Amino acid sequence: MKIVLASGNKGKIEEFKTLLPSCEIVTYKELLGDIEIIEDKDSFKGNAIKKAQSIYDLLKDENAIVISDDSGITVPCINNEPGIYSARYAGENATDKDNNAKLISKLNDKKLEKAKAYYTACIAIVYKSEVYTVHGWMHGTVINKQIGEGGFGYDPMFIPNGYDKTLGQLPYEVKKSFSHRTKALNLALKVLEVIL
Ligand SMILES: O=c1[nH]c(=O)c2ncn([C@@H]3O[C@H](COP(=O)(O)OP(=O)(O)OP(=O)(O)O)[C@@H](O)[C@H]3O)c2[nH]1
Ligand SMILES: [Mg+2]
Repeated sequence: MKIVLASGNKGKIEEFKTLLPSCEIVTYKELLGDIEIIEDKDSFKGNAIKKAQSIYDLLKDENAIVISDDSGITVPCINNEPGIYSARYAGENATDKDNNAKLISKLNDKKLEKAKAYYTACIAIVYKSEVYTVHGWMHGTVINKQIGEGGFGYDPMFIPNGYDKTLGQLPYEVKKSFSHRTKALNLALKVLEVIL
């Protein structure tokens, strides 16, 4: 099965390829080049739909299967930040490093070494002009330092429930077994089974 992935995030692209070993994953940039999709909706779901729908419309192929992912980390005790703004927490062109530094300084402002946090992933599928969405979550603790090199984004600051190491330290197999993206993708596969 060929899936067009409406994402430019290298970490996500790698994860989708690992999580869907039997699918041919083609990124939208390989087909359409650099396109900017403004993520101006007020929810993960709104932005996920906008990304998948924009790419589906540009492909002009009714039979294309387009999948997008809008995701982020939410820390309830700092006003649910960064949430849908996770990719641009420290500014429009912020790197993972900049975003992590901002989250660390927000925790330090509140004198918190750690706080409850969760990741959300919304996956949108567009196929034959219909839109489908599914969600997945992963709960844990965010700490005020980065440990480990694995994963991407906020992973070196995130300790999943049931573990005492960050996703930067744990083998990817751990994240793969229960991450927000894995859970959403398993539901997305069920949707594809029904609609294809
Ligand atoms: O440590 C992390 N482990 C994860 O598993 C994860 N999933 C999402 N995130 C964060 O949330 C932003 C998504 O924002 P986002 O959905 O708009 O994606 P993006 O802008 O990076 O790429 P695109 O898919 O939109 O092209 C990302 O940049 C990351 O900061 C994660 N961080
Ligand atoms: Mg984005």
